[in-house]
Amino acid sequence: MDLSNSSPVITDPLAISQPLLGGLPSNLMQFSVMPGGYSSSGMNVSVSRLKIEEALVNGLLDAMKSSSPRRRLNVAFGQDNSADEDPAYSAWMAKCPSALTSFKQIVAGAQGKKIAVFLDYDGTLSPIVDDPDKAVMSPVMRASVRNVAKYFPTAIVSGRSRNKVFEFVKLKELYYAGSHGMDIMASSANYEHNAEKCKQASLFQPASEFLPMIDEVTESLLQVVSGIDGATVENNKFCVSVHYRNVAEEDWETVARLVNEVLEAFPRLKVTNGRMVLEVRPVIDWDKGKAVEFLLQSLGLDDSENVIPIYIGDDRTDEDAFKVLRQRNCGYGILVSQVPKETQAFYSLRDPSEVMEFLNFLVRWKKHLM
Ligand SMILES: O=P(O)(O)OC[C@H]1O[C@H](O[C@H]2O[C@H](CO)[C@@H](O)[C@H](O)[C@H]2O)[C@H](O)[C@@H](O)[C@@H]1O
Repeated sequence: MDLSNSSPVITDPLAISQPLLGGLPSNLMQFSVMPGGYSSSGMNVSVSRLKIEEALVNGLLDAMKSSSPRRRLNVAFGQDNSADEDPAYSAWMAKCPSALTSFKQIVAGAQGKKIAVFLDYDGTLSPIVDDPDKAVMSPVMRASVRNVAKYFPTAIVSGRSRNKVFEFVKLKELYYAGSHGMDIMASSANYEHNAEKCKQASLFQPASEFLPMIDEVTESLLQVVSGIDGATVENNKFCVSVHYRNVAEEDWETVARLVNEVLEAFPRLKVTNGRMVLEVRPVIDWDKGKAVEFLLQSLGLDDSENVIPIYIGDDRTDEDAFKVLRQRNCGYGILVSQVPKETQAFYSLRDPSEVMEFLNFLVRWKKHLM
């Protein structure tokens, strides 16, 4: 496989010189470090440095608070149907309609073309749970994904390490991109049991030089958050997750501050945020969107006239993939969400059970055509 055009280059020199925490709020941009050590307002370096740190922590904290809005539960009926009553959700659905009710429209343009399916894992194939180690996939969901893979090239694109996500999904017939696309196996994950497949397996790890650094930062993060009740650290091979789902909200600022402090010693790493998780990753020009492009190319599915990629995901990191599909003007991003969100996706699904229904629809549609 020709990887010559896929080499990620380090971007955003500002992010290299200071750990950017998912972008500063625009009103704080004036505190960005300017060459020469002075902020744009000309303040003394140490004063502005302090303000930068404060701004970074505050920016991160804002992002943490808005990262996973919780829905009200309809306790009387033991179910969450509050979205149905929510005018903001209805207005959002008009812009980002259900992929189930729009199914005919989605497949209308697919006759005679090839569909490729890309699936995020957490929150898409498995429901969000408090303990990341218990985010198992149900047997019925596994059966649906297995069926989809019989008819369409199917890949899992996850923030988890590739091995971990394979342990959950357990399907050899899929392609896997772990660590937010920084660890791609464009062949069977079971390559070690199959000599023939082994020859064909191609591994792409654009952040391999960061491995020792990721282990080092994991150690530091483990140490600093060990005193915070509920905070956990997950090494995802080329990136690290700091979970705060089980941390009391009054301690979130401490988490943000500690992570920021650790990252000061690692200027080639940055932080982004997902659903109640801070994700520490290398400052390289590589994300889930690039991984989708890479997979399309390496699987010979790069013909945008004849291939329709469908990407389903629930998280901010999935937006990079939605954006790529929009820019290529081919295929569809589908956001899994029960709350209105700013998104580059074309369609939406509420939760993993609707994802499963959509996957079953795809299989039925394909069988009907054959
Ligand atoms: O790209 P993904 O497959 O969606 O992975 C993103 C992160 O998912 C996991 O965390 C999320 O799910 C957990 C289990 O439901 C939940 O406890 C946590 O709050 C969520 O953020 C995973 O543990 C992370 O490492 C991934 O980065």
